[in-house]
Amino acid sequence: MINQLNDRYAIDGQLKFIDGTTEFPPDRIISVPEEVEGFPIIQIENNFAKATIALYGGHVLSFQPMTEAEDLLFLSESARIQAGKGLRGGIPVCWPWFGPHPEDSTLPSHGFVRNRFWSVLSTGTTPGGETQIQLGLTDTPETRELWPHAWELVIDIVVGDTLTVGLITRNQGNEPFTITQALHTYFQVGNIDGVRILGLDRTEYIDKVEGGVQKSQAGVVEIDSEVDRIYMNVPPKLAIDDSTWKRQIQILSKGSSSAVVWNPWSEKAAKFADLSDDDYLRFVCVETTNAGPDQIEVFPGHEYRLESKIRN
Ligand SMILES: O=P(O)(O)OC[C@H]1O[C@@H](O)[C@H](O)[C@@H](O)[C@@H]1O
Repeated sequence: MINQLNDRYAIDGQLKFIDGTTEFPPDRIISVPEEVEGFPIIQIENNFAKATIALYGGHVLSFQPMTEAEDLLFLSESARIQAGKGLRGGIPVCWPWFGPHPEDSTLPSHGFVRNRFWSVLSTGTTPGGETQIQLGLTDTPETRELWPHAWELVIDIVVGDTLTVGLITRNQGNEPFTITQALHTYFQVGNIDGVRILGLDRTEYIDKVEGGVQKSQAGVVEIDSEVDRIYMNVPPKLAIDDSTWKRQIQILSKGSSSAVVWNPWSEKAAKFADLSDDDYLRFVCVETTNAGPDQIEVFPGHEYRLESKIRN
């Protein structure tokens, strides 16, 4: 499988496929999903940055511009490969619903594409020397049991000094459908104590920690306890200011008017098997979403693109 992928899609000196099971310590490989041999991970290194992407979940795992000492993305040391489960960190794709299913709590949280194998549609180099990868996923009889629609998803990733991730939803059926979704980015930080999220002053948010009450943000967002919020009518540009590592990460979104900020803090983090107890100090999720009242209707034959650009 890895050899075939390399024969078809590798780019000399820039992109290759590796067996992901060799990248994870054996005690963190709980069960390798059966659909595809090995656990293919795309490894990219070009003039601008290094990145890795798992075919499982269409999941960007790491992105480090050449100018940066530390990865912009957080991947837990306790993240594990487990069939049916997503990986903790990077950029999981939540689709076609964000969070719990609105009517049926037995359905998986954050939808069902973060734990499926995506196929490679294309790899290439842009005229400016960035690396572009497109992965795809379509409905099957099994997904139609979970969500009765015909669809095609494409994740369009460009690795340069900026990481661009576009998630394209195509409606291949005869009826409109409505989605919520997220590029659920885990940003790595030096220490959560020194983190300020900029750009959300005076926006309204739904506070999930306090049972969904609506509040208004005053000033920058600082995190010193569990935070789980859906911000609404957000501007397209947010930033994470990290005083410990003295860097600022810019997040530019398109096709999204909401953003989710999440940190489980100590007590909740300790309950996650795939998070180390003190991992909550090392990341904050600032997610580019269509969530809460920000819902998207996609008409037959039409497509919708949600996009997040990340850079330092
Ligand atoms: O554990 P999961 O399913 O990856 O979700 C992690 C978190 O994801 C966030 O987006 C949600 O707002 C949180 O409520 C949730 O706990």
